[in-house]
Amino acid sequence: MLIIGIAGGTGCGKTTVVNQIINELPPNEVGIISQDSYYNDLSHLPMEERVKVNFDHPSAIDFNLLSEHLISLKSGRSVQQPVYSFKAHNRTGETEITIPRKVMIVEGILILTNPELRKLFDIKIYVHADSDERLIRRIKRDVEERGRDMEEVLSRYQTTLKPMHQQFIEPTKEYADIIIPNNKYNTVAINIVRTIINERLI
Ligand SMILES: Nc1ncnc2c1ncn2[C@@H]1O[C@H](COP(=O)(O)OP(=O)(O)O)[C@@H](O)[C@H]1O
Ligand SMILES: Nc1ccn([C@@H]2O[C@H](COP(=O)(O)O)[C@@H](O)[C@H]2O)c(=O)n1
Repeated sequence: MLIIGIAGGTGCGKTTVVNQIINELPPNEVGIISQDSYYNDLSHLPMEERVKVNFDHPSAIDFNLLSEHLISLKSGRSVQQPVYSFKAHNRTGETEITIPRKVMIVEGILILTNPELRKLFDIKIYVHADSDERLIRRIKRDVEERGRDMEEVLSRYQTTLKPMHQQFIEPTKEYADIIIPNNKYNTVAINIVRTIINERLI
């Protein structure tokens, strides 16, 4: 199994890059794990408390469960990946079966902050886009897809997103084997990563 970790700040285009990479690969040979599925279970908190959580700090992620799942997949066992709701700020209680594939891609803002997780990655990728570009994309996406309004996104950006990005996320660039510049769609970089994966699939 080849395990690829794809990190980068919110809105840099991780999900888009993952979709572009897997688009022309055999569907039954690539699996995806999203860090978002591993936000801590906050069922014990009421909605008004969950909204206030700092979702950009490493402590918001259940890294133990994420590492455990990756180790299970590596040894050939399927896992139940939790399903996350950005509208409820919580896991839904449902899970999605994730079966081991020849290539597993793990994507998320904080995945390179955790030393145990980093050890599990064969290739570490950091997707870079400038902060103004990321903020614009985030506003559009969160309003269209995640049930937020502009006020919510801007306030979260100022209070947690920007400081956490500078403190925890951006510094993990140093662990990356490959940095993908993604202010614009970068088909050359995507093709290079796809070629590396294809070599492993042969
Ligand atoms: N290179 C790009 N140029 C312009 N828009 C992009 C680019 N990559 C992604 N987007 C858009 O930006 C938004 C955030 O992208 P997404 O892949 O969800 O980022 P991430 O997973 O890193 O948060 C999406 O609406 C997506 O369509
Ligand atoms: N309930 C939540 C949980 C997370 N977020 C934000 O999601 C971002 C990470 O996801 P990306 O797809 O953008 O990488 C992160 O910056 C959190 O602020 C949220 O808004 N609500």
